[in-house]
Amino acid sequence: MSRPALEAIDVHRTYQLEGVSVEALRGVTLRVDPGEFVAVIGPSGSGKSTLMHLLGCLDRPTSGTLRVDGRDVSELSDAELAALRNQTIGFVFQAFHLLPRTTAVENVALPLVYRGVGRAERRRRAVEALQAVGLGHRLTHRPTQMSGGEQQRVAIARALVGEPRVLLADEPTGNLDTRTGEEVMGILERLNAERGVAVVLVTHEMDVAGRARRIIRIRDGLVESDSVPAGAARDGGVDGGAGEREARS
Ligand SMILES: Nc1ncnc2c1ncn2[C@@H]1O[C@H](COP(=O)(O)OP(=O)(O)OP(=O)(O)O)[C@@H](O)[C@H]1O
Repeated sequence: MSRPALEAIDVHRTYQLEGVSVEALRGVTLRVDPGEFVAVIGPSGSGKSTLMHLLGCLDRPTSGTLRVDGRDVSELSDAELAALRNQTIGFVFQAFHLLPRTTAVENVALPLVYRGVGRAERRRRAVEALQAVGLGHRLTHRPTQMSGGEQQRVAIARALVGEPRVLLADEPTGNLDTRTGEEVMGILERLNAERGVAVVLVTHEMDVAGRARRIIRIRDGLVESDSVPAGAARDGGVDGGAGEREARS
């Protein structure tokens, strides 16, 4: 069996706020295998964003074990964690987070600067990533000169340019109208199918979640259920990763 892309074992995350402890995650156990397509749902404040930050190495658990691409994050220095994040994870956010005065191709090339990739190679790979999301004709447009759907596609291209194993998306369709949101979901599905990149996305929209091959429901900082949505292909995941599962917490 291949190594999990992400693995959390009894992960807790407690925030300290003005002397008060907030237990955002209270013992989450889950694994995401290469090539899976997972939706994370749950009420506001249930811990979804906290979980995504941990899975994406933007934060560390208070306790429990978190392995990203097989590496236990507690054994890594901050610099090693940042390097693991840069090499393994691509992020897509609801608010796009693009540099406003920078062209599409420069926005997409940016993660490669931190990897020390040369200028010509950065551009070549950024153009390729933009073509992969259907934006080969918008290379020199700036975010202000693009529609919301186009901006989100630039953000997806930026997330992909480093060829991550996992794409983490926090409400990727939250700022888009229904049709544009469907187009963005179609791109994520195609990239998942063609490149095998695992996708984990947070959403409040049930029609978006219903397109995933696995739905993890978070409530009060715990995994409440972990299941295959009605109508999803059972053999869709790698290693049978999308099989029916019971909640494990
Ligand atoms: N930096 C922080 N300091 C203190 N408490 C925090 C912090 N970030 C989040 N929390 C608290 O942790 C809990 C989980 O928050 P989180 O943002 O993970 O929820 P969420 O499920 O993503 O919510 P939403 O759907 O509204 O975005 C909430 O009670 C929240 O108030």
